[in-house]
Amino acid sequence: MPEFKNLGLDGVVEVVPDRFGDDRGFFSETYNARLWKEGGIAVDFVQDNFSLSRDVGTVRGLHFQTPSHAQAKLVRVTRGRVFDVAVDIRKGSPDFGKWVGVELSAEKWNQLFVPAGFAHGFVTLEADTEMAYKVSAFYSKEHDRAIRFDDPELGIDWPLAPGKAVLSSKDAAAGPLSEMETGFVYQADRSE
Ligand SMILES: Cc1cn([C@H]2C[C@H](O)[C@@H](COP(=O)(O)OP(=O)(O)O[C@H]3O[C@H](C)C(=O)[C@H](O)[C@H]3O)O2)c(=O)[nH]c1=O
Repeated sequence: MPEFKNLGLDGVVEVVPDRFGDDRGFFSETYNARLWKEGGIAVDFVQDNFSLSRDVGTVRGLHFQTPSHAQAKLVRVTRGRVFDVAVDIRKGSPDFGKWVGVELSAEKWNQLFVPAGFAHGFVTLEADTEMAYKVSAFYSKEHDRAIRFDDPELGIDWPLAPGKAVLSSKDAAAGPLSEMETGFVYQADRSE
């Protein structure tokens, strides 16, 4: 049975799937709808994504899609290592603007579940890091948003030397959360 660990920010869960090793290597179910639902990850995923980041210090994020196309994400590293971050961006949430970070790596074989209503991003800790992840809504360029990763009001403690982030032009131009209407509103019963 996979291990599910609540990271202390409403619904953000670290998952460690089982690995079955033998002389050839190992086998792992990296997603199983029944088991992951038993672990509290009760969303249906519709799209698989993959990204390769060549340089250490590559930052992708903080991203989210606005509510009509909100995405929950199940992210994992198939090669290399990242510091992965989820930020609560639900207006009215007692944890609004709070973040949690966890190291994901091929070696640890761990995953992070990021619910809808949270922004997501990571910084790579090794060269040629691969990220494979599932999302619960299709990509929509029109609903895709970015919050600057080093937003001083979020105060995310990135393991990254100042000025060393490798960023897309979109992420380099991103503004702070305070200047953004994310559209997400906190619901105490997390019915969404
Ligand atoms: C996300 C996405 C992108 N694209 C296209 C759009 C661009 O032409 C190209 C690169 O997109 P972007 O620079 O947004 O990719 P990332 O910076 O890796 O964005 C992702 O990184 C952070 C960590 C996330 O959590 C999201 O999954 C996602 O926003 O792929 C698609 O065709 N489909 C998609 O689902």
